[in-house]
Amino acid sequence: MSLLVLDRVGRRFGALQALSGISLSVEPGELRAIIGPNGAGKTTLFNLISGFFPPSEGSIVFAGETITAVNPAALVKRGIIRTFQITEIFLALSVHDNLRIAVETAMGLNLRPWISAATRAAVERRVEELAEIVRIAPKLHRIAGELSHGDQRVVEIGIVLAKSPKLLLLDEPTAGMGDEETNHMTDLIRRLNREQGITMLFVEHDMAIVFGIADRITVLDNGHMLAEGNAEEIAADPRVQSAYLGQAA
Ligand SMILES: Nc1ncnc2c1ncn2[C@@H]1O[C@H](COP(=O)(O)OP(=O)(O)OP(=O)(O)O)[C@@H](O)[C@H]1O
Repeated sequence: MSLLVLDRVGRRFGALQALSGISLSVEPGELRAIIGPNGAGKTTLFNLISGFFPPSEGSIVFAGETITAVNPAALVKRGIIRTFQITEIFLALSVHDNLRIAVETAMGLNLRPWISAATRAAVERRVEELAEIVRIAPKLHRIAGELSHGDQRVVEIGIVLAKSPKLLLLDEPTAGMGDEETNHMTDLIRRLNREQGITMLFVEHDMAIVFGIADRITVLDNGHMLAEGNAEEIAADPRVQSAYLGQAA
């Protein structure tokens, strides 16, 4: 069974048809890139899948259940987790505290007046596990605001992992990064997909990353789905070349 199925999904903003007729399926374990020129509808697609607003037309099914009108908080509980173009972490807190708060929230502990020693130890183990997974452990006690932009985004990935995502939506995960940070993030995305088995959709403008790691690529153009396929198919598609790749070169 596909993890995510969009059936003829569309979204209007007043007179503007931002997306129309989008039908796509994402299989469990897939690493899918969403690409397209500015204004193609990529962010709108993420907003629909993560419940920020409902589609004007069509239906969205996640893990066999219709989620077309489900709100973002409820979707997070079901495992659809999203990161934004702007990093969302507590800059004044340490990396450890950022991860700890995320773990406590995910475990439903944040409203408890006290936490037992055993639970505290479980939280600590999970924090360390997350820090190892995203490879930020050596910087665990640094203040997040003093880290590089790339490391802050890595911490953010650790925070979203605390929520045990089944479907992770990453909006421009390497935006504003230098080569080394980009390589680290790209490697992290691939590892999370391959080793943790997390299904992912990511919006990315850097074609080297898209063609380097995506299992499949969905190309949007002007609110429509222009093409879908693996890297070879997309690179060879003349419609994609003229609508997008030619323009980007
Ligand atoms: N909340 C909104 N209200 C009105 N128009 C919107 C809204 N969100 C998006 N749009 C419009 O919908 C179209 C698609 O925008 P969207 O942000 O989804 O494109 P995008 O592919 O993510 O672009 P970019 O690569 O520049 O981020 C654009 O014309 C945009 O102006």
